[in-house]
Amino acid sequence: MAPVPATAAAAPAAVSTHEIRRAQRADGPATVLAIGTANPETCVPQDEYTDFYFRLTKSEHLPELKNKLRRICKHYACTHIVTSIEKRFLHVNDDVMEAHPEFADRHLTSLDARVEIASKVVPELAAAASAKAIADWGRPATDITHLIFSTYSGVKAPSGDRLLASLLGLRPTVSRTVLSLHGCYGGGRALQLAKELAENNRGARVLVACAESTLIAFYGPEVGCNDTIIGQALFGDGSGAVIVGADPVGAVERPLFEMTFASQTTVPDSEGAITMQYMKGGMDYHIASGVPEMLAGNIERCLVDAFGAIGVAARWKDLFWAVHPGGRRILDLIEESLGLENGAMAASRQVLHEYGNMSGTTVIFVLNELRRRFVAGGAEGADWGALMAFGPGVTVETILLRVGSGLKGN
Ligand SMILES: CC(C)(COP(=O)(O)OP(=O)(O)OC[C@H]1O[C@@H](n2cnc3c(N)ncnc32)[C@H](O)[C@@H]1OP(=O)(O)O)[C@@H](O)C(=O)NCCC(=O)NCCSC(=O)/C=C/c1ccc(O)cc1
Repeated sequence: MAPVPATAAAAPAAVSTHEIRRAQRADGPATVLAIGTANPETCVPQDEYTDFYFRLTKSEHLPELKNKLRRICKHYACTHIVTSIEKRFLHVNDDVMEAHPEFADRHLTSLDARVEIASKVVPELAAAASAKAIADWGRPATDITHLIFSTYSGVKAPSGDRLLASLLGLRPTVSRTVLSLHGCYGGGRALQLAKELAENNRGARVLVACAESTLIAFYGPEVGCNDTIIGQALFGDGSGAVIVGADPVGAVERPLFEMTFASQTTVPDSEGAITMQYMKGGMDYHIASGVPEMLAGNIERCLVDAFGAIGVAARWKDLFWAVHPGGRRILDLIEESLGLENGAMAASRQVLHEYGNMSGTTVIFVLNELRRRFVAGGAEGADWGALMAFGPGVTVETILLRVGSGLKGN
């Protein structure tokens, strides 16, 4: 009989599966340890956007639609100069449209070309944001154990996470996950998964990277399709990256925000309110005009349930807020429904003002803006906060946050 190797004979009886499991878990809560953001080079001021869009899509023959977009953009620039959009960053520019005139007409086949471009530029944008997050973190990229990549431009395999991992020099053993087409709640979903991974794998350091580009849904206006006009007034490109881990390493890692609880809620009877679908001419989307009211009517329930689950009695006016700025009206109505003062969502409004709605990645910009405000000793003196993101479903992501020790005493 062949001898049994010593290592194989010693292990099984000594340690129970429960003990092995316990040893794998982290002690502390998942914590945001670093944040980075990036945008493409082309920057279009909101008051120039209408001319930019109608020129690029050769749509000057539709003056009524042009006036409508101008009205909405001007409305932002004049009436809400502080709280609404001032400029946006985009990958699409004159060069892209010259190379691909077919992008202007959603009835022409262009999906292959869009996906081809997006599969390169979207991970590259994510790499730019991730590199900043890794620098902010202070540890080498090779210490990342898990990667979650979220984008609505990811319809190819191997998908963007593979390119992203290689651009960043992550280890071949990094555990990769792609989230696709979660739209504006992609950032919230990715952070929730990061929390699970960080708390269930001792020592894990999870890189969350979200990157969105309107390239996939940039086409000319059409009579009877107001969604396109609204989208053109709101959406921009950007990438946000966050490193999440539990039990921060004292001298190196700075705990920014602790993630104390996370939940997802599907709003009843809301299936058709926000939709996204890949078509031969690019991604089609629909945003029902009642979305701000729908969200405002459901947000409080999500908050009550979340705080109730951890037995914390919270007063809304004492919290800091990282709410996805889907549009100015969404922030207005949510503030109103929660009885908050107009400045409560200042971080969300600032991001909307500077970048527009960058879909799933926007909430990461808001977290970064909140961090900036805490460091500057701004108005957000609160200890507890809520991150909320929403998108197709209609889905509401809620994460309860607490200010980490890395932000206290600033
Ligand atoms: C800033 C808005 C758009 C306008 O401000 P307002 O105070 O409502 O102003 P008005 O009442 O004067 O409305 C301006 C015009 O916009 C029109 N409008 C007002 N919402 C609408 C409406 N959903 N439909 C189609 N007309 C409308 C409205 O009818 C009106 O038209 P008109 O009378 O002809 O000037 C405001 O309504 C607002 O914040 N809406 C929320 C937008 C929203 O739901 N966002 C969340 C969803 S985001 C999302 O799904 C992302 C998908 C996505 C997809 C592709 C991507 O590349 C990236 C992302």
